[in-house]
Amino acid sequence: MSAKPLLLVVACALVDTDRRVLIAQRPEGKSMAGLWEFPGGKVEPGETPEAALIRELHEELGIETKEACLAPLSFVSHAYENIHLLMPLYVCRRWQGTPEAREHIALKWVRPQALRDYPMPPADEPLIAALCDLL
Ligand SMILES: Nc1nc2c([nH]c(=O)n2[C@@H]2O[C@H](COP(=O)(O)OP(=O)(O)OP(=O)(O)O)[C@@H](O)[C@H]2O)c(=O)[nH]1
Repeated sequence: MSAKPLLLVVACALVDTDRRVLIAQRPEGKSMAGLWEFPGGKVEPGETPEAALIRELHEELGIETKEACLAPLSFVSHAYENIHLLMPLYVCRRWQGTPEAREHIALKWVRPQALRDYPMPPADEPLIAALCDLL
């Protein structure tokens, strides 16, 4: 049995009209710096996953979306060294504003088949396959 704390993180695949997905590069000073991830973050106490994701998309990218525009796609359950990550991935195709890197080094729109060219956190691997199937 693992005694690691469970960490609930919500993540989002923003999908544009060309079926490309937005990934964001983690900054220096954070764990897994330099890796590319799906925008998102930890669900705070008292928050729903959807509210957390809407908040994170605003904080990280400066865009606005709403719950009706968030479709659950898949989730990962991944053992890191100190925590066990449970991370649902939502797909969002409708938002307002243009994503800008407010908390990341860079943003990139990538075709799902090309996601494997970008180093991502180990937990994310199964999500790439789910996005390739969807898109
Ligand atoms: N947003 C996001 N987080 C991910 C992904 N994959 C993955 O393992 N994570 C992990 O989920 C956690 C997200 O936390 P966060 O973004 O709110 O917090 P953070 O980077 O400031 O936290 P940290 O530096 O303490 O790890 C991190 O530990 C991050 O490494 C992903 O694709 N998107």
